[in-house]
Amino acid sequence: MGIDFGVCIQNMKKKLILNDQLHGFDKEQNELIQIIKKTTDFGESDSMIILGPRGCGKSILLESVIKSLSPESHTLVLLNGLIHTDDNLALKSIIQQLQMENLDGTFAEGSYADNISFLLESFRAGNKTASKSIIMVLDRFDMFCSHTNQTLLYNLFDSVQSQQSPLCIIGLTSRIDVIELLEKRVKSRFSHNIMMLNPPSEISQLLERFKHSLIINKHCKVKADVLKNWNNNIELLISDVRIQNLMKDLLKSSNNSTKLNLLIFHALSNMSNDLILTVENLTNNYTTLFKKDMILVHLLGLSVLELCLMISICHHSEIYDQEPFNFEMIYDRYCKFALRNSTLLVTKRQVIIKAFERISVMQLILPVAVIENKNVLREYRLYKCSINLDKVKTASNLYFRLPPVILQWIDSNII
Ligand SMILES: Nc1ncnc2c1ncn2[C@@H]1O[C@H](COP(=O)(O)OP(=O)(O)OP(=O)(O)O)[C@@H](O)[C@H]1O
Repeated sequence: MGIDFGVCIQNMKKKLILNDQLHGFDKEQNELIQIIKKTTDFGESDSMIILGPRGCGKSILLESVIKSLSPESHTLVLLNGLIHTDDNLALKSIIQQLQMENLDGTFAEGSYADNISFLLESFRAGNKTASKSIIMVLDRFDMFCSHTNQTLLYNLFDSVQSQQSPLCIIGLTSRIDVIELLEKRVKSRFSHNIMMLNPPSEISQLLERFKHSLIINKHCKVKADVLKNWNNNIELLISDVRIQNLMKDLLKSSNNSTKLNLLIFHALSNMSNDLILTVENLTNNYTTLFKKDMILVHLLGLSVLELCLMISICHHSEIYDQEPFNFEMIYDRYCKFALRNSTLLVTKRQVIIKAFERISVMQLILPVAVIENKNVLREYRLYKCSINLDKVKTASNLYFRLPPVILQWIDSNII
């Protein structure tokens, strides 16, 4: 029975990783099923846009609906604005996913005009009853709107409107102004079915999601008393004020669903041998996962050369009372140190310029007077340091195998 309980925990973790567990959105799920079934069962073409902030569950909702359909009832075509960056790429992918290139070997290789007329001809040749339905998902729908003349969108929506082969187009986007992005002729062909998805906005909703992910149901082959203890413990956790505060904190972050899943996954992975989920476990994991000192994380991600430049910058700022500096000043300070220590290679100037620029991109140093800086050679642009020497010292002490001369240099009398 102990093994069964372990398997149960593993299954919980698997569901969290595979995004296999839609919670809530019952109304939206039903609405989406109705629209898709109109195409798969009755051959009626339609289009819809699912709109919601990043990570609110648009994909998981659509996946749950598609999973509930019988695979024979439709052909799925998946497009993503990040991958299919122009109409030509998108069209080739549609033809390949519909396995139409086999009809004429040259088509997927042919010009855009050939391909689109071939695709539209195929749609026209179909009919409501005999043709297999196509569900076409356009993830990052807003990116398709930036394609030249929106030709593909126009042709797809036109096919939907003229009810040729059964085709259901579902767009997923987080752009609230997506309709405004459509050209007039495309907009007029779109069905204006828009589904808004809202992520949890109240603590109770997040706690409900937490419970849903962790409660073990009765079908699980676990001893009755083990199951009862586990579920009672989850109820206790939910009523604990520390967990409620933690959820309050999670709610403030932009993508609370992904973070909640990650937190539960780590808490389950770090359970002690007695397999009990505790408040301490959850709060500790929460702190390590989401309460990191990001400046420290950035500093630990620097190369040794970049860290040395940061030390030079902090030394300079301490000596000159936070006065602005340029690359030449820091380069000079770094070279003096590097030449004193034969263990450190004096690197090429260009490499050091690149390292300095990376530090600037990471905003560990900030430009002063951006407008004036534009007309100045990059070596002479002025910057100010956004962190202090103590932070760099902490990072250096944690840095993996930092040469001791560098550690001594940080603490050496600044000259
Ligand atoms: N209602 C929900 N039930 C269960 N998990 C959810 C829910 N909503 C979001 N999630 C989780 O949040 C994460 C992001 O979900 P999903 O990929 O569906 O969001 P999305 O809106 O499609 O994001 P994007 O805009 O970045 O494409 C996934 O790990 C998913 O499991």
